[in-house]
Amino acid sequence: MPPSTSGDQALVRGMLKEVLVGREDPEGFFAICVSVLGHQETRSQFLSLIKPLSTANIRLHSALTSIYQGYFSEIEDDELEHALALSLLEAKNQQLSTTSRESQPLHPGLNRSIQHNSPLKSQEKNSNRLDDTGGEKSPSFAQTATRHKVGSPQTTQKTELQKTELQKTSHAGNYDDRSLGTGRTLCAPGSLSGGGQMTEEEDLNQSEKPKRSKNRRQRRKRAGQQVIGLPCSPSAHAPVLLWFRRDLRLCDNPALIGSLELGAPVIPVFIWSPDEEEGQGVTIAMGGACKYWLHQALSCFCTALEGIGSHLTFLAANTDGDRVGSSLLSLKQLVKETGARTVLANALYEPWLKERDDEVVSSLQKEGVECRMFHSYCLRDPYSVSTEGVGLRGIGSVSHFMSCCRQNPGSTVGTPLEPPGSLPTPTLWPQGASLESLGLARMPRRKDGTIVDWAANIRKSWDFSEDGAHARLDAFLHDGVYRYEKESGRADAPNTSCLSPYLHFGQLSPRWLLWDAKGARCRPPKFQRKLAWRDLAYWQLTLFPDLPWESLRPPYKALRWSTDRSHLKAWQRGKTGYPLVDAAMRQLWLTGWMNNYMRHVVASFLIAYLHLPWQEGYRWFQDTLVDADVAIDAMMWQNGGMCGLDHWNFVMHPVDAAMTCDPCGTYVRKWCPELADLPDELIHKPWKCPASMLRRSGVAFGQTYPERIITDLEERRSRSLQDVAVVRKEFGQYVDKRSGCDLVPLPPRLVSQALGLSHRDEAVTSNRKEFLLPVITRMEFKHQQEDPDADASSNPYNAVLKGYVSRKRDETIAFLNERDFTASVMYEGTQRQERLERDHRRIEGLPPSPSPRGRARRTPTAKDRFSIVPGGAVTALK
Ligand SMILES: Cc1cc2nc3c(=O)[nH]c(=O)nc-3n(C[C@H](O)[C@H](O)[C@H](O)COP(=O)(O)OP(=O)(O)OC[C@H]3O[C@@H](n4cnc5c(N)ncnc54)[C@H](O)[C@@H]3O)c2cc1C
Repeated sequence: MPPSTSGDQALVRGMLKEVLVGREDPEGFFAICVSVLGHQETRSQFLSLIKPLSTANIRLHSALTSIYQGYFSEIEDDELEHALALSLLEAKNQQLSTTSRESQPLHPGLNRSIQHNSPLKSQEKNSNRLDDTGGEKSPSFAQTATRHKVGSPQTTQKTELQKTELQKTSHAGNYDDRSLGTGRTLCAPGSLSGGGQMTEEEDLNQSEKPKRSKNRRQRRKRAGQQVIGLPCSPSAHAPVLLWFRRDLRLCDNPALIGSLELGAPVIPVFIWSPDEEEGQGVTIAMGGACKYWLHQALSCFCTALEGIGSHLTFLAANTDGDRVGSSLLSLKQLVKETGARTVLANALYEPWLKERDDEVVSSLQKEGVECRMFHSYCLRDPYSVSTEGVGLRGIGSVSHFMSCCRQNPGSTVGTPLEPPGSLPTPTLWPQGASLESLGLARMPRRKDGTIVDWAANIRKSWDFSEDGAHARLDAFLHDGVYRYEKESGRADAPNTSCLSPYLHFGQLSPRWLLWDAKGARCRPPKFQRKLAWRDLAYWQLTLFPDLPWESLRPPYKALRWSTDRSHLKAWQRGKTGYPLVDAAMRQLWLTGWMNNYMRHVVASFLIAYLHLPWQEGYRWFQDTLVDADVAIDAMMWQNGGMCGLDHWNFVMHPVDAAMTCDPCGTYVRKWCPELADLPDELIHKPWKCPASMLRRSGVAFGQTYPERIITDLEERRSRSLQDVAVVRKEFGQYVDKRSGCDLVPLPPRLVSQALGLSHRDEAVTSNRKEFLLPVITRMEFKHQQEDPDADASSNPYNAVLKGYVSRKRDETIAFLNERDFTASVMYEGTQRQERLERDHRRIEGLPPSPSPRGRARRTPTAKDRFSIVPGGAVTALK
């Protein structure tokens, strides 16, 4: 074999980086060395090639040394055979390389790398007796590189299958059961694209999928445990600035993997720029709880980066004179300081952040710095969603959104990316600020100088790390997911995933969640659709940037709202006198979270019963939720506030809702401990308790527990309905005469799509007159229009939702109703008998009979809502 060239050695050094970042295993690397350098040169040069590792990564160094020693001592006599094996393997790979290369989907601008089975192992297995033509062959650079990409024959076969899969797959949707539940993608790890819906191969792959997702988790752990850091030669590459924002994770992070692909030192940075986060309107993008989470998450993420030999540089956005803090200025400063020529980040979709990012990209590019944004925050890039082929009917609903995604597939979701084992480090780190100096977790001080640690409970309730996210996901997929479909409304049991803050801060990618949910044995469609809801919210925000502060339905801007600050305060503090509402609001304050059902309960109470504007609820949530998300929060509050694209067709009753979410009062007891001693059947309405019971339970209204701030719920509901009827009448031009639906002015993008115009024509449509679209409208409102002053109770479409428990409880109710029926029949019979006897006596002139004994007893009715039913469960009777 001819002596190795400097090119070969450079290739091997390049491969060494692959081992360091975990994309190549030590055995594979060794095999490639033998293949590229040849047997002799490997024996003489290998140890000096891996020498830099003896200080940078001792563990990896000793692993490679022992592979080397094992190889040269054990198979000393078998040298020729090995050489033959390698050359044969290479020949095979050469044949396969063309097809394999075709089958690897490439992301623009990124080289992909496929993890391959260790050639050394396969060679040891397959090549013991090959041929006897002899001679050690030295593969060319290109051949070796091809082999490396293609991997072992087994891998190649899989890649062929992937190719077939990919050709068959549709790239649409991915949320619903048709595409998600059964679907799976078959892209090789490391690929940034590919995948999509389920194909006929599902059965073949079904058993494999959970295994793969487990593997990924294991690998994630392993990668986290490695401490690998190789300083890159500063002259070789200018560093890459990796700008982290809401993607604080190592797993499935396209920008992070993109930076590795460049083979340059990577400088991870985080720039805190609150003014930019906020945008132009009143978004409260980062409330107190969110900032606290961000602080903790950044701290954990910094540790995780240090675990792979890197470091996170913190910066407060630079200001230029009077201008607000600007990320662009900070980046320019960093570019100057570090000599970076590339900036990479994962895209954000709030319109004002996208605008900022667009400006960053174009400004940096003007200065010769390449700047790229990767997509990963949502499953679908909201700017790529189109209504073409679907139309606008039903817009605002998740079904309509999913139809749009299916009809206009766009790019694929692809498979999650493995976390890297290390990041190449620069020789010099930029001067950063301390995390504390960003002031994200600054606590107020009392006059005496002590700190008000309002986040103590939030700290106790959550693990803020990426590992914490994966632990929650695993726990959910092992347990809660089985109850999700029917019991996700329970407040007293952890039946939902509790992943929202991790998703919000990008500690878990939606793609990773989707993939693992698909791999789970139980895949409730309801859960999978939740990610579509999330994407829907971002789509709506891109269409209506005013979503967080301006009602989408024009008439509702004029709704009469209450200005009672004491009611708002009581609601915020969990002191309304309604235990279910109070429990939820206290949970929110103490832990920064409550489940979806409870969010509906407290939102209904604020809007339909307290008549306070939805924006107040939105702002409070933004300040107190750890998962506060401008897009989702605004969409949900608009819908709850009766003015969003979709109308909630229900109003939660602050007492009856307990039947669904807290039938035994466990949840209320936890968050309102002052009510803990009340019996189950009265804990949700303590005002119904006899005085003696209250005394025994230690409840004193106005002292231990607040009086109800409103008492006539029915009357308040009626007024809310009447107020809606008033504005709908007053602004009749926004009500469709034919269907009775509300009309919403369409944003230019939707008009263009509806008219089949291109994006470039948006300006034309925006200058034209307002286009109005009929949107989903509550039946209750349409009916109220006919008799605007009618009571809510007389409205046949009364939207107040009665609590619902479960089938078993339904059966109990049915049993009681039946008993009621029998009882009332008996009662009527007795009364008729008595009446007949009374008439007979009167006719006969006899004295009235003595009062009847043994009258049929009345069983509980709808009026006494809660009563004990057989089995000890609490229920309401109709
Ligand atoms: C008035 C109101 C305000 C809300 N504000 C927020 C908010 O600021 N941030 C937020 O993340 N969610 C918000 N939601 C939606 C939902 O309540 C939370 O996402 C959910 O409770 C989070 O818990 P989980 O992770 O256990 O959800 P799961 O039920 O396990 O769902 C998994 C994920 O799907 C997404 N998701 C679930 N429900 C919705 C939904 N209705 N819309 C959009 N995405 C959804 C979330 O990212 C969630 O983490 C709000 C709901 C209401 C009614």
